[in-house]
Amino acid sequence: QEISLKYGADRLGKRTDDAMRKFRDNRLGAFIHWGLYAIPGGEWNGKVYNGAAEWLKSWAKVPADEWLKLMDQWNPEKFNAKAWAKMAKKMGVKYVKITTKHHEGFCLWPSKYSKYTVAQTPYKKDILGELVKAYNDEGIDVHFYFSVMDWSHPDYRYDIKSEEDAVAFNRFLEFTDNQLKELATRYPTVKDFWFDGTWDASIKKNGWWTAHVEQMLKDMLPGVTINSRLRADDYGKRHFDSNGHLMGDYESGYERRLPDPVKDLKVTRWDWEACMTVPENQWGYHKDWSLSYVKTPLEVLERIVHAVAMGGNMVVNFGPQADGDFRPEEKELADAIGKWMQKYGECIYGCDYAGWDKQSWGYYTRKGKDVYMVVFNPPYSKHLVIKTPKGTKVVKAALLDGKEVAVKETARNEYNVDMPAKDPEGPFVIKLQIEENAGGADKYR
Ligand SMILES: C[C@@H]1N[C@@H](c2cn(-c3ccccc3)nn2)[C@H](O)[C@@H]1O
Repeated sequence: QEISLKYGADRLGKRTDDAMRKFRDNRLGAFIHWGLYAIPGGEWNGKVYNGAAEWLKSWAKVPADEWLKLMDQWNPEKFNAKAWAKMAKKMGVKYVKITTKHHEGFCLWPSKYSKYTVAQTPYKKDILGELVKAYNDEGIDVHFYFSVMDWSHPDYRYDIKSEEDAVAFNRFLEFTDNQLKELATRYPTVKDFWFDGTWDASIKKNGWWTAHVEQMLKDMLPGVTINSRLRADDYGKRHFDSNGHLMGDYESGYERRLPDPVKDLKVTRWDWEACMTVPENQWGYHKDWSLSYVKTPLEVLERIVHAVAMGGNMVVNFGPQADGDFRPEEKELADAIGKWMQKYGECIYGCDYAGWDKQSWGYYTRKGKDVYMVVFNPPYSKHLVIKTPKGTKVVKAALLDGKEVAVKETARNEYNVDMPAKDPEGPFVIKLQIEENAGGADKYR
């Protein structure tokens, strides 16, 4: 029995309009976490903190006014928006999510509602505007990351415990509305808002405001997508409302983790987007990546395929240096992923969950009638086992260059697909031709 909600999910089921289809078909994105935190890079007063670099203000307990003095050093002389866009294009990402303002409150655009923006730094220019143009010129969609929690703003409240809190926080919500309207007005080609910093009690007690923000942005930018993390319902329930319905246009809870391909198949019922870091927990630039495990390009690739195989998007994070260049590890990663996407991207872009049981050799993705096998773990048996759903037959299997690989039916709805004669030397793709609702006598009675 459902309860009535004023600020619960506005829609049941996936959005089916063109803008959402483009969001979904993009599948692979990049995150850019860039802010004042890139200057200290995880070190404060000679001490290196192994927590997230963009949270250094918090770890080192730096007062806001002291932290914001970093603005005097903000002058990324190597910043070149066109070079960033070329790097993204080469990586094969179809969209880039940019931190317009992270928890620290520093704005990459010249907001007229704050004095903590690029306009008040030696750099002066509108970094966000340069990036939006450069990415869009490369045919790459731009999404805005926006942190509601703002450590620079005196009216922010973690909770509402008094009338004074309520008055201050209402001023803060109006300030936030103004910044969001400013972003939507200045950069009308933006395709998505990804809200963060929305876990505090103060927001959970103002679910009405989160519903209002989604509606306000959708009125201003028809088609724009909004992540579930913005939303709190009448009772402070986040992402999914008190009736269990997803709020926003896609679930945005998979941060540095992924749903299990066997146990969590429920996620295939809605749209979702995961985001991931390359070190264990660094979003912003950290000078010392030896403090945690750093994922190899193949480990990043597997996470990208894992997400798409379960009907989700994957956003891979980059934390540019204070000087506006990228660290070598991130340049190498973008290059390696781009090379694979160049060859095998058809199993990613526009693809979705295939609905077949996962096998140990890797993942399935599907686009219309085409089912792709993305092989990460070749078996010593040299046979890739497939179990098809009832009534589905595998007719043919081939590498993307057209070279066929043998398919042998081994039992009811079971097949062995041969590994290619020539070792592909890395994760590769086999494209299957299938027949669904195929009748025929059951010869395994
Ligand atoms: C997308 C990522 N989300 C931000 C975040 C939020 N949190 C967090 C951690 C503990 C409790 C509540 C929130 N940790 N990191 C990170 O700073 C980054 O922006």
